[in-house]
Amino acid sequence: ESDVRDRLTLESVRDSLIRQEDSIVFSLIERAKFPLNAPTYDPSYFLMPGSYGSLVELVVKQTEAVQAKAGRYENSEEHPFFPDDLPPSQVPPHKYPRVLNPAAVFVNVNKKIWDVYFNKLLPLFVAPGDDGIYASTAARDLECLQVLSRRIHYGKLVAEVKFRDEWKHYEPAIRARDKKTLMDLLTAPAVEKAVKKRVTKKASIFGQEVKVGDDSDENKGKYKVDPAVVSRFYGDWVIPLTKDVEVQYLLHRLD
Ligand SMILES: O=C(O)C(=O)C[C@]1(C(=O)O)C=C[C@@H](O)C=C1
Repeated sequence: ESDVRDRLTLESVRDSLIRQEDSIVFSLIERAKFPLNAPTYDPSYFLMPGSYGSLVELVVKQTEAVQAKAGRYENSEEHPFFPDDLPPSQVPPHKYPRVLNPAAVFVNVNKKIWDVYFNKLLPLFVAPGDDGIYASTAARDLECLQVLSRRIHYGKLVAEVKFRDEWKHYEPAIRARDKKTLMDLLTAPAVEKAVKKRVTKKASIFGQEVKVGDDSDENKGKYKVDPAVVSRFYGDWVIPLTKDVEVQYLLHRLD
């Protein structure tokens, strides 16, 4: 345990955030293989008995139920979108290192992530249209949601490291419930700028058509997911939500 605590540095958590960018960009590219496929999100398309709502809700709820049984949510880095009525883990407990304050489990912004992903992001990066392949579409959505949720809730770890490094500054603000000061303390504008630049670059590199034996420039500038959309999504949602998580976590840090 002490080992993990010691290895936790601002550099190591930032490295993890950088690595997670790859997963996020790739998941968006995978989802963008399919058009919007609106029936996936339409409860009236999916008319099975039971109260699942849309097809995507069925896929997410049932997958989370299976993964809960397999122990996924015993790990404090994982957050379910539908935490109510999840079955208990059925595997022997794994001794995850206790790094976060236990009050952290109650910080969960997945409702917001769900809303932003489906209502703000999706229409911007997938083509309009309907190819009928809804089950695969929902599976790709789940993948996107899970990697985004993981990244955004990683804010808890980021905040924990920052608190340990600078508790003298954070403690008074936490006791005063001063969200504005906490937000100012944890904000690093140069880092945010670098994150946005890097995801733009990743989206253009990962999303290029790679051809062998064709030197034409025909595909230049054609990307599977618009790099500008990814960058804006990070700037407008991913980073702000991560910061929300950081503030919420810090407010509970002394509980
Ligand atoms: O790297 C940090 O220090 C973070 O807190 C993460 C993050 C981000 O979401 O990428 C959020 C806030 C900071 O202003 C910079 C970057």
